[in-house]
Formats: sequence, C-alpha cells, structure tokens
Amino acid sequence: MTQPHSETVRRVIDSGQIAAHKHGERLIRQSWLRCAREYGLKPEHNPGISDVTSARLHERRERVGAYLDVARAGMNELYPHIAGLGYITMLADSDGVTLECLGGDNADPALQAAGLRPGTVWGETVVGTNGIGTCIAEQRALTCHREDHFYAGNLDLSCTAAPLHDPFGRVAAVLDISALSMPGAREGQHLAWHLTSLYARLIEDSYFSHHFRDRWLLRLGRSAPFVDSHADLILALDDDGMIVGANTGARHALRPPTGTGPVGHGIGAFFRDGNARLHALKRGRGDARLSTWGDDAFHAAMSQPRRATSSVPVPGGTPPTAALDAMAGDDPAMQRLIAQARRLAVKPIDLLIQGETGSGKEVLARALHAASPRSSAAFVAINCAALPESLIESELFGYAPGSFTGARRHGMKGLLQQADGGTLFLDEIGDMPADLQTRLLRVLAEREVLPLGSDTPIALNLRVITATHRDLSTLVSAGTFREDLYYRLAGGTLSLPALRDRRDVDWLIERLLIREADALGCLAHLKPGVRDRLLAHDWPGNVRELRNVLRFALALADDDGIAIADLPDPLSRPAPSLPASAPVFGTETETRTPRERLLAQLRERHWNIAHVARDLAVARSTVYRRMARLDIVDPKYRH
Ligand SMILES: Nc1ncnc2c1ncn2[C@@H]1O[C@H](COP(=O)(O)OP(=O)(O)OP(=O)(O)O)[C@@H](O)[C@H]1O
Repeated sequence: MTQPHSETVRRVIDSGQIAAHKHGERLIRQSWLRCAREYGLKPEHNPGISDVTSARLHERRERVGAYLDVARAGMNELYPHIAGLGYITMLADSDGVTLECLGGDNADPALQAAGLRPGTVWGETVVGTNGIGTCIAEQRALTCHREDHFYAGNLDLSCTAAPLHDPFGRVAAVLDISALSMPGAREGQHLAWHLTSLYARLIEDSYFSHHFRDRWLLRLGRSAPFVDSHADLILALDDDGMIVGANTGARHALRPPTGTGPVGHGIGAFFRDGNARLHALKRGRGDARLSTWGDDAFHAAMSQPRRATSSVPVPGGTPPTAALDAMAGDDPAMQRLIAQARRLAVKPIDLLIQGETGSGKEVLARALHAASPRSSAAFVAINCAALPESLIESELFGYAPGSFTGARRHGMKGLLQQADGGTLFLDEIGDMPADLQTRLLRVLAEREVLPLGSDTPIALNLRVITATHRDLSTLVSAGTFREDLYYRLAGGTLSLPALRDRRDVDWLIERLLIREADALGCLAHLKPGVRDRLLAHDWPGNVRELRNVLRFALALADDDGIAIADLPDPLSRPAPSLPASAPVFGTETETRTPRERLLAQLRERHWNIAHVARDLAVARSTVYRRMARLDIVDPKYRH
C-alpha cells in the first residue's frame, strides 16, 4: 500500500534531508522544511483554500497598479500557447493572492474547488509549498508538480510560476500557469517552465521600459537582430550617463565592486570606454557594440527619453522626482533626506534648508520645485546676502509707478509676484535685514504682497523655500533673527550633510566627473591614486569644491585621464607620509618615472594588458601606445 502524502512530507521534515535531490526538487524539499520549521505548518492538517473578499481583491488589484495592465497583456499573449494543453494562466500579487485568471470554464467545479480562480490565497505561509507561494519565497521560477505540494489537498495541481520584478528588483507579482490532473513526472513540465519564464521576462521588460520611458534606455543583447525587441540587459540612464534603473538581466550581469547593484553607478564602471560609446550611441554614430571590462561583448541599441511625459505634469499625476533621486548615492543620511523631501515636495508648506556652503541647498530647492505640483510655474531664486540692503525691498516686493526717484515709470513687479504660482527661493535668509524679516513674515502669513508706494495688496499663491548656512536658532538667541519668522520657516526643515560626512562621495565623484567631462567633451577617467586622493580630502567647500576640482583637473588632463598632478593645490601635493607598504598603484608610484611606473604595473599584472588597462581605467590600445612611446616591449615578443 502506498504511503499517505503527509507521511512522505513528514519523513523529509524529520530527516531534514534535502541535499541528494536534483535542483528543482531540492527547492521543493527546502520549502517543506521551511513550512514546518519556520511557519509551524503540519502536513497532516490541511487548512483548505481561503478567499479574500471582493473589496480586498479590488484593493489588491489597485495596489499592483499599472503593472497589472502590462501583465494582463502578457497573459493574453501567453494563453493561446498553452490553452490546448489544458493549462490556465493566473496572475498573483506579491502576497500570493490570485488577481486574474485566464482560461478554463469559470463555472468548472473542478477549477473552483482547486482554487484556480481570482481571490484565492496561495501564500506559502498559509497553504504550504505551492507554485505561486514558493516562487515568491524563493524569488525564482519553479514548478510545483502534484506530490511536490505540502498538503495532500493540492495533489491534483501542477503549477509553474515565475516572479515579476518591479524596476527596483522587488517581486511585484507572479505569473503562473496551472493545470489539473497533469499526468507524468515534474520533468514533463520543462516547457511550461521555459514558457512561463520567457513571458515573465517579457512582462517585466515591457513594464520597465514603460516605467523609465522618460529616460535614455540602453538595450544590450548577444544577438544584433533581437537587441531592439528582446534585449538581455536594459539600463535606464539619466542625461549624465548614470544608471537609474536596471532590468533583472542587467542586475544579474553587472555586479559593481561596491553597492548591491548597477543603479547609481556610471556606465563606465561596467563598460570599456562606456561614456564615449554612449555619447556616440546617443548621436546615432559609432559602433553599436559595448564590451564589459571582463570582455563580454554586447550589441547595443539606444532609445531616447520621451520628454513630454516628464516635463508636462499630468493633471492628478505624480510630479517627477528624478532631480531629487539624482542627488544622493547610498549615503543613509542623504537617502533619509531625499525620502523626506519627496513627501514634503507635494505638500503646500514652506521649507527651510540648512547646510554648509556649497552643500547643494539651491540644487535641493530646485529639485523640490521640480517634484512639486508647481513644477510648470516659475522658480525664482534670490540671494539675500548678495543683494545690497537698499535693493532687497524693491526687488522682493516691487514698487508702484512713480513711487520714488529713479523708479521705472511703469513700476516693477517684485520677485514675490514673479514667483506667483511657483516657488520663491530665498538663499542666505539669515542675512535678511530685520525690517524685511517683518515684511516677509506678513507675506507668509497673509499670502499677499504690498508693492512699495502702493496701497493695494496683491494676492499671492507661492511656496517659499529658504536656505541658510548659518544656525538660525543662534541668530534668534542673539536677537538678529525674528523668532516668529524662525518658527514659521523651521516647520519643515531639511538639513543637508557636509560632504566630508557623506558616505557616497565616491558615487558623487563619478557622477560629477561624467557630467563635467561631458560638458568639456573629454573622457571621464581617473588615473590610479586620484580617487584615493579625492576621497581623503576634507572638502570644506563641499560639493561645489568637488565640482570645481574636477572641472579644473579635466581641463588640464591628457586625453587618457586625470592624474594627481592635474589636481589643484593642495590635492596635487605629494602625500606627507606614506605607509611602508604603499600599494603599487597608489601614491608611491608618483615618485617614479612614467616608464618605471608602467613597467611595474605590467609586471604586477604578469603582462596582461587587459588587466593593466582596467587598473588604469583606459583602453587597451592606450596601454599599447604608451608601451611603444616608452619603449617597453612585452617579454613574449623579445628576441
Ligand atoms: N547633489 C548634487 N549633484 C550634483 N551637483 C551638485 C549637487 N549638490 C551640489 N552640486 C553642485 O555644487 C554647486 C553648489 O551647489 P548649491 O549652489 O546648491 O550649494 P549651496 O548649498 O546653495 O551653496 P551656498 O551656500 O554657497 O549658496 C552647484 O554648482 C552644483 O552644481
């Protein structure tokens, strides 16, 4: 007599033995152990099928949002391939609740009883090992065929499921094909596995392209004719060549030395001459091929951003936050600040930005404006410290015709009025004279402005963002800044960290380097030792100083990249003391002649030119050229 299924499962759980099985089967056994040990499920106690209410089902569909439309289209494409084989296709959300079902007869009691319908719960923690739930737990495509199920009640089912990732790598939904009473062993489901995986990839990539439609999209594939329609890797890039999104293929293929994925890195971090080739691709010129630093070659195709969707805010839509997102790499304080800024941007409140000089206060103010519902109206910036005190009043509030000697005949619209409907940015608010603080407070409270010499107030609809590098609370204690204005402004305060306290300096170097190199039309390469020099600097002038240093160095550098000598003082001065074990590619090399340096690098890499080129961040041809110039001959070719 055959053993009841629950006993088979129990035996595996008690023995804990999973290693001897093939990969697909091992995943199933692993899931059995998880069900028993982590979720406390017992194979003998089958909980049966449970449903969510139709209201909850509606909510869940809403939550999947635009992904659902793309996934539905994918299911419609997939279904005709499997219909004749007795399968139906389903879509579940990331909790394992089925949202859509295509195929079969809705009234078929067998399908109904098996739970193959919208609104049923297939989370692994609830119904044990099954196609949808275990796919979510393992985050990979898998088949759960008949006896693979944890509970005996599901043994009629054969399910193959694949995760659908969102553009950030999280499981957004699951694509599943299922059948009842499918004969044969799980190996017979091989084709089902490939088909489900293929359509999951198509759905993911379609959604990815839709999500990043206002970015440059770089498609990379092994086969030239397919690169446009079936790219293996897709990267979304901003105008500076920074990666802002990577599809599942790209996340797997491109592993950066630091960080968890390619997002936030420049294209040059992964591809030889990445920036130059990107430039050519954007202009529709040059060879449409890219090679990774490990010499993996891809055919490339580039598509342009659809600007209209990002610059014209859709009524009721979410304003773009790209400028905010582009401000930070993986620094926790900056990430927190950007998350707060994203939320505050859309709220009708005035904001105060604090931070040292050059830390990016104005950049943040502009990004807040771009991410706000006011983005299509004016952003008016004024630096209170730079304006003579006598002019601030008329500049800000404007004046009526003939209000004072020298005034324009028709009067002048003040900056407050020019910013009507948009954002007014008052930089260095701590330097605002006391009487103007009073008038500004009135404007903020009453939302109207009284131009000089006029007795008719003008209603204003504006958001005021102020910024200061000074500690306003100290100015309040000293009596030079109005306390009531301070509290009005400090309601929404965003504090930018100093660059020396940020952990994403490396990221910022890369980003600014690409941007500045692009502007100057040269290559963004740092020679060995330069990055370390930059990372060791204290940056009292913050991001502005970093940008200026890179701009200066790029202007001086040869076409093969920035050397330490190209940096401005004091960064170019030899380091005061060097450790005895300074690395070959570090600062110590700077005391040798160029020939000695290159020879040492070639020997270190056993004359592997590709490796030396990678260390130096230059093309192989550059290394060969330098070898010829410095009269260095590879020992292999010496007679
Ligand atoms: N996150 C960033 N990404 C790229 N560039 C940045 C960033 N932050 C600042 N910068 C650059 O640094 C320079 C200084 O930025 P910004 O003017 O916003 O600083 P600030 O804090 O307002 O300076 P100040 O206190 O002198 O007014 C700008 O030219 C800008 O290009």
